[in-house]
Amino acid sequence: MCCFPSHCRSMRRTMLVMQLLRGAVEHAGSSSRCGVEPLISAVRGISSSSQQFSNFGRTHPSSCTDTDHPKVLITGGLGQLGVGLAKLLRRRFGKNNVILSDIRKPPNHVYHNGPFIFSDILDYKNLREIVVNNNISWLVHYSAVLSAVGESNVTLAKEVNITGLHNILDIATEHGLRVFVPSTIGAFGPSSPRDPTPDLCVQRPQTIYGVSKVHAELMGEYYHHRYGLDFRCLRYPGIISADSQPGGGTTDYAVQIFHAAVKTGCFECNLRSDTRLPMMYIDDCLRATLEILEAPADTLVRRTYNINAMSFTPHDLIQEIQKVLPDLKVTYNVDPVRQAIADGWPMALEDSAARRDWGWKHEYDLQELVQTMLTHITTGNQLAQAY
Ligand SMILES: NC(=O)C1=CN([C@@H]2O[C@H](COP(=O)(O)OP(=O)(O)OC[C@H]3O[C@@H](n4cnc5c(N)ncnc54)[C@H](O)[C@@H]3O)[C@@H](O)[C@H]2O)C=CC1
Ligand SMILES: CC(=O)[C@H](N)C(=O)O
Repeated sequence: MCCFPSHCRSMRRTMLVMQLLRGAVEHAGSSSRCGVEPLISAVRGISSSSQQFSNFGRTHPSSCTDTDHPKVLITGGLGQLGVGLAKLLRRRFGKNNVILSDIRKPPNHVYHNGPFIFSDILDYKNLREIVVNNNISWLVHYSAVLSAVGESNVTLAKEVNITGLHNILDIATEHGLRVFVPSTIGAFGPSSPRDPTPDLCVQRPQTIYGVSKVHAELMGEYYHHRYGLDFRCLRYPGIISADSQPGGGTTDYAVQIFHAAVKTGCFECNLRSDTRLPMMYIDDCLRATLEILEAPADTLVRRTYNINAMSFTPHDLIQEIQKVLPDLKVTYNVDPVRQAIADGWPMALEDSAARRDWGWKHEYDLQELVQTMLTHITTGNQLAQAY
């Protein structure tokens, strides 16, 4: 239901678009992007079988060759983060050198924009076949069941987040891959220091998601020490993106509010107004991921790093959005499961080690985040593609 009087809405939208366009153009002129190469257009081939797919890069060569660049497999690639990461990595390494995979059917724009393959991380043999047949050298392991969904299906979360991770680590070790596994603010719990939370401290999370991510951090580090696995891990804050939807987490409200603000002018928030959590705009998150993947091994003093950008409460976020959309109306209907999770999570992550060791630096603060999100949602992806 809409809160704006209908006769005002279209005029408000037009004004908003113009205001945001102006801001976005200024922002584009003043801040640098990720320093990636222009997208290389390459002929695309698609196969539904990993065996047919195996010669993809050689059959349709782009200007990036396998010897120049890693061959990357992204698992769980159809979630909130995977498609954006594939786009970034394809600009850097060539379209055919980055394979997205998932157990779901991709939307057309994903299917037609680069290699996509079915891969269930619980199927060890199939995963190994994909790695071998496609000469994979880097594995980005995004498949997961997130915090809120995990609490409603612990069995699935254990399977995907723990058994699936074991498959990934074993295959990566067997084939000498570099492997990136994201961790999360959810890997901490109520007994961790919360503001800020250091890299090394008590980790006693109270969700299956958090427990499985601590397990992933420790297993990856163990395989690194024991077998020399090139394991790399970042603890992401809640990630905020305009053109991909969150997959059932505790921080989802901070994405949903933007869509509601633009579309209806009303939002029902499922966390208390004073719940402070660490958050990050997706571009910063994906750039950090590329940066740690590319960091020379001898710069990595540890294998699991916190990264931080901003922290805010629903109240702070609403105030910032209302600077652009003053008529936004927010009500609260607190979800006790999500609230209990959020109350045990960090308010900010201490990330000086990432900044020191491999030069991590965020670009988006709350003000830039709001401007950018409203611009993307209001204008679709037109501006983003023009950058
Ligand atoms: N989005 C966020 O705010 C944050 C994400 N992360 C981590 O980043 C990674 C990616 O996150 P999102 O894209 O947000 O997750 P998401 O929940 O949006 O997507 C996860 C994907 O995994 C796939 N998947 C589920 N079971 C699978 C299986 N058996 N085999 C293969 N794929 C399977 C799903 O189909 C889904 O597309 C996850 O590991 C998550 O824990 C960490 C902190 C914050
Ligand atoms: C912070 C996360 O890991 C995720 N967004 C969640 O809320 O579960």
